Amino acid sequence: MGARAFAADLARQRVAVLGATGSIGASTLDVLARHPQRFEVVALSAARQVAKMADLCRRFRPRWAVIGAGHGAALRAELNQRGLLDVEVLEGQAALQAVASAAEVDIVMAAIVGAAGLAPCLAAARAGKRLLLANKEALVVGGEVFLRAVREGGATLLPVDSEHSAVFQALPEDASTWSARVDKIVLTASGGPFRTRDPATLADVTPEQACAHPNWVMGRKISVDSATMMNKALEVIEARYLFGLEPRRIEVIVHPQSVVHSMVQFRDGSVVAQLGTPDMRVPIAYGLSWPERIDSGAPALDLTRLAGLTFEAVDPARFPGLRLAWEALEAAPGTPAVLNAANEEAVEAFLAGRLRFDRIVAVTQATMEQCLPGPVGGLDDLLALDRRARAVARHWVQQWAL
Ligand SMILES: NC(=O)C1=CN([C@@H]2O[C@H](COP(=O)(O)OP(=O)(O)OC[C@H]3O[C@@H](n4cnc5c(N)ncnc54)[C@H](OP(=O)(O)O)[C@@H]3O)[C@@H](O)[C@H]2O)C=CC1
Ligand SMILES: CC(=O)[C@@H](O)[C@H](O)COP(=O)(O)O
Ligand SMILES: [Mn+2]
Repeated sequence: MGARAFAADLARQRVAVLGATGSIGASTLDVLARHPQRFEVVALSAARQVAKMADLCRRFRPRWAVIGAGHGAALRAELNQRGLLDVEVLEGQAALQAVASAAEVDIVMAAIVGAAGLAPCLAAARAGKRLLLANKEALVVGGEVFLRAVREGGATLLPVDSEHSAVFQALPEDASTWSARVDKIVLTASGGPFRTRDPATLADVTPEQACAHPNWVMGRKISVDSATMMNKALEVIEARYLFGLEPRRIEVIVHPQSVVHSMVQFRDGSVVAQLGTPDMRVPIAYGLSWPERIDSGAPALDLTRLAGLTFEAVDPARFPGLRLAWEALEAAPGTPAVLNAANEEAVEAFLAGRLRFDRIVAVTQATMEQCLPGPVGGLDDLLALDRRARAVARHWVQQWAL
């Protein structure tokens, strides 16, 4: 190894945490704080939580703090009050993309929720960053456009979603062998808070009930997705793009304990699974350190203390949204973006008390039937399709408004 390469090896990796004020953001910063010799936080982003962002700036002293459009002045005032004059405040989408692709950034944690994270992901991918993907919606919407940006930019795309990190850990190192060696990928689904609830009563569930996930503490949008199992539909599409296997070779089974995070079944019948306590710091630490392993802070798994590990088939009547994943993948390119946009609109309406829980999937399905994508050449086409699908979804939300 030459002296220069050795010096670079010793240098700290510079990390931008997009979505720093959220659940994944908090877990990421917890892992980073355990390894100050290895990582340096150079940028943080949030949409509107100004006070929380200022607290994070005081703790991590990033060079840049990016906040949603219209909140820059408030953040500057908070930082001034705390005497944090060395943090540069930037505002809006263009700033997110600038930070995600900045030369001073080595690793981008994509932890913004929803399609809003797509443009910064593409910027990071085109700039050749190590891109840690929690923001599954970005890949669902971006699809081949996203993968092309990764290829052309020479980026390293690593999964953070627990199931996809599990699959990645179970797969052989050489990606060119995956298709020949793997029979199928089996994603585990907890079944969410309504796994055993009488489906006839799902019309009445409240946002608080839907967000009470049995095993994971997460943001409200993904919590609702878990309750409808649209989270797993998004994850099937995410797996298709990350691992390149045909959709029919991706399966979902219910595993209520969320200890087996997912598995790979090989041609010879072997099944390799990844297990761990349900703690997102594990896949985050793996993405940060891959191919090495570092302390994540998560408690070790003690199998002797588990009451048992159980598995069930998915009941399609209880979770009608799951099959939409395969339908979207088999339909015209761009259909996953329509699925995602409709789901985002429906979840937002449900959380705002404007839509019944059991209409979320209905809105998504109706939108997919009505909103047919045109050609998808790049980001502008995807954003236009996303807008069009949201308009159709809002129409259905209105039809079924409470
Ligand atoms: N939480 C988890 O355990 C897991 C999450 N994921 C995925 O990771 C992503 C983040 O999830 P989670 O951390 O739970 O979500 P949270 O809602 O907790 O956090 C979302 C973050 O994104 C920011 N944000 C929200 N909207 C925008 C926007 N329009 N533009 C820019 N920033 C925005 C929020 O800022 P502000 O706080 O200011 O609103 C916040 O920092 C999602 O895609 C989710 O599916 C995947 C696996 C597990
Ligand atoms: C932690 C994580 O990766 C989430 O996506 C989680 O898996 C949600 O649980 P469900 O299995 O209920 O969707
Ligand atoms: Mn997941």
